[in-house]
Amino acid sequence: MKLQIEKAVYGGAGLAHEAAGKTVLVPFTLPGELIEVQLVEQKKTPDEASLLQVMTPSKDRVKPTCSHFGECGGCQYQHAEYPAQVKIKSSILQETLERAGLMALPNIESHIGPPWDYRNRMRLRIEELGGTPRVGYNRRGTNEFLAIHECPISAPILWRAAQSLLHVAAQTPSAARWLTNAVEVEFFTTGDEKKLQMTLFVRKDQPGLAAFCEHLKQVIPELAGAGTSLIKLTGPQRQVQKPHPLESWGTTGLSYRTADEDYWISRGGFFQVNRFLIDELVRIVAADRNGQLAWDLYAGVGLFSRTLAKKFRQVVAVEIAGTDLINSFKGTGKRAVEATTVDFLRHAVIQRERPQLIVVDPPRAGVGTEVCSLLARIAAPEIIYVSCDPVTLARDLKMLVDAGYKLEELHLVDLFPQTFHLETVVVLRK
Ligand SMILES: C[S@@+](CC[C@H](N)C(=O)[O-])C[C@H]1O[C@@H](n2cnc3c(N)ncnc32)[C@H](O)[C@@H]1O
Repeated sequence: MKLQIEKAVYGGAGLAHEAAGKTVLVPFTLPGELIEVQLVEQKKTPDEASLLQVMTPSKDRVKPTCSHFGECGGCQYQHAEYPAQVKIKSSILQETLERAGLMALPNIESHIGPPWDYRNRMRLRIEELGGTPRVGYNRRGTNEFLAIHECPISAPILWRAAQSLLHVAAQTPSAARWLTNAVEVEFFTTGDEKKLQMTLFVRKDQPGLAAFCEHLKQVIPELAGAGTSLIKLTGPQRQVQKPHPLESWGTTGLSYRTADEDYWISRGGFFQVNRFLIDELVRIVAADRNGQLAWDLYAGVGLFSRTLAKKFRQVVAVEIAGTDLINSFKGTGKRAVEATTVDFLRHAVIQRERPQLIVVDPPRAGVGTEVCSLLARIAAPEIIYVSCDPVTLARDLKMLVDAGYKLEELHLVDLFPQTFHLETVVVLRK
C-alpha cells in the first residue's frame, strides 16, 4: 500500500490515511514522505504499518548513525537530521496542548545541546548468547534481547564500561560467574566522565563483589563504586519487582558537578540524564527568579532548589525519596521535606501558606487532579511546570488555566535527542 505521511505523532511514528480514510501509523517516516508500507497491526487503533520503501524521501532524511537503529527499542528519530527532530517535537507539543483546549499559546522556544554522547546513564540487559555473555537492550516493541555493540547517544565511558565488564568476565572464571548471575547492569557517570557508578541487578545473592570490582577497576579506573541489587523479573513482560540492595563496594554514590553546585546522587537515585543540558534546564527554571519564598516540588536531589536558594529568602524542597535531599539541602533559608507533594500541599492549604513561586517537576504521570486543585487554592503568582510527558502536561495545564493561570512561556528543552521523548518547561502566571 502507498501512503503519504501527513505529520509526526507522539511516540515516534508518522501518521497517514489510507484510501478508505482509516488512520495508519508508520514508524521511521517523516512528514511529506511518499512511502510504501505493509499493514502489521490491525487490532490496534490506529492501524500500524511497517515501512517497505521510501519513494519520495523528505529533505530532512539522513542515514542513521547507529547500526542498531530500527531494531533497538531506544531511538526513534535517527533517520531525521537533528534540527528536523526538534521541529517535529515542537509541532507535537503545540498540537498536544491545543488538543487539550489550550489556545493562544506563547511561542515555543527550543533549547538544544549536542545530539550524541549525551546520556550520563545506561541500563543494559545481560544474556548469554552461544555461551558468551552479551549486553543489550530490548528489541523494538518486544521483550526480546537485542545484543548491541554500540550506543552513540550515551557518554563514551558508559559503553567502555560495558565492554570492560564483558572483557573481565571473559578473562577470569570468578568474574564470569558474576555475569551468569546478573540480569541487568546500570552505569552512571558524572558529566565530565571522570567517575563511574555501577549497579548489577542479580538473580541471587553472591559474595565477592569487592574482588570483582577491584579487577574491573584495573580496566576501567573511573569506577568509584558499585553495588548489587536483587531483582525478580516476572511474567512475559519482564516486570521488574522492586530491587533489593545487597552488597556494596567503594563509594555509595557520585558527586555530580553542574550549575555551579556539587550534587550527591546515591546509587540508583534520580538525576537528569542529559549531561550537556542540565545547566540550561536549571537556568530556565531557577536562575532569573528571586523573592521571599519558593517551593520546589518533586525536588529529586534539589537540582532547582539549590539555585533558587541563592535568590529566595526561603526555599522548601519536597521529595518522596528524600534521603539525599535531606542530607544536602540544609542551612539558612533551606528546608527539605520528605513527603508526597499532595500531603505537603494539603497541609500547606490548611496553614494558608502562599509562596511567590512553585516549581513542579513530576514523573511521567504528571501532577494530577488533586495537586492541580490544591495549587489553584494556594494561588501562587508564578508556577513553573517541568514535564517529561506532553499528554499529562496538557491535561494538568488545562486545569491550571481553568483556575485562572495564563501560559506565559513555553520551552522545549531537548533532553532526549534521537528519541521521541519530550521535555517541556512551562511558566504560568496569575
Ligand atoms: C522527574 S524527577 C525530577 C527531580 C528533580 N526536579 C530534578 O530535576 O532532578 C521527579 C521526582 O519526583 C519524585 N516523586 C515521585 N512521586 C512523587 C510524589 N508523589 N511526591 C513527591 N515526589 C515525588 C521522584 O522520586 C523524582 O525524584
